Amino acid sequence: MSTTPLAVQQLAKSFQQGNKQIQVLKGLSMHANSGEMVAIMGPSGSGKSTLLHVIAGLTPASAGKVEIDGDDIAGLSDRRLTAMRRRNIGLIFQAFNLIPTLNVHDNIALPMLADGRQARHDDIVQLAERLGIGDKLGVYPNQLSGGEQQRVAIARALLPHPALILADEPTGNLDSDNGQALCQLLRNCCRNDQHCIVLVTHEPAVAIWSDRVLVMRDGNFTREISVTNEMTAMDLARAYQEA
Ligand SMILES: Nc1ncnc2c1ncn2[C@@H]1O[C@H](COP(=O)(O)OP(=O)(O)OP(=O)(O)O)[C@@H](O)[C@H]1O
Repeated sequence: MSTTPLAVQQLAKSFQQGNKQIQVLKGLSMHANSGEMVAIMGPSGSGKSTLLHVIAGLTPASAGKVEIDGDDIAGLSDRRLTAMRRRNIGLIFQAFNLIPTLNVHDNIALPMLADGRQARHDDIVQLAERLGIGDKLGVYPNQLSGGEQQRVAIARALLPHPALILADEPTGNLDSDNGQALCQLLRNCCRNDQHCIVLVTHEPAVAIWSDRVLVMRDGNFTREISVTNEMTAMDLARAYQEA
């Protein structure tokens, strides 16, 4: 049965810039179901990363509501919010935030250990192999390329099997072949393990792997595009341009 790990209602977010208040998110609503991959596309500065940060509880909303697995995150104390994030959300963000003094294996295991859970060595090896970093488990982040660091961050997010995965430009440091392989992996995670994935991307070749695309302009969603099996990345790029 499909559930709704993410529901966002009338979400607004403003920032103070000098003596000016700028409204970045302007009352938007969305939801995402388990087993579903939703892409968010929009011009630079339209508020995509801000939306992911508010959903993850890394910055508070100015108005509106974010529900993760039915819980309104505004009602959680900092401690419960951190615990909820560790348990329910996998973050794949542009800053990888790997711990330089831990090797790749231990970086991948860290969120589970921090949540008081066991991280099984075999699961880590299997996931690292699927991501093409199986031979890197013993090395340290500063010995890795940007693309390899990104894959470590992705393994770290996937290992605990969170209900919701938030990904900001997850293929940003990968070449096109590795980017497509990662999209396939994320999509398989959705389908096989019923993860719900919300990803931000500029690339139609990435968004085409999703079930639907929400087009964001100036702090709100202006259109939803359903991705069909027949659709190509070029079709999607055209639909996006017309949105
Ligand atoms: N902490 C902050 N303080 C002030 N303004 C901010 C802050 N974070 C984001 N903004 C502003 O919010 C707007 C939206 O930024 P955001 O990073 O969400 O856009 P984006 O759509 O993800 O852009 P890009 O595609 O370039 O990553 C920008 O004008 C940015 O300057």
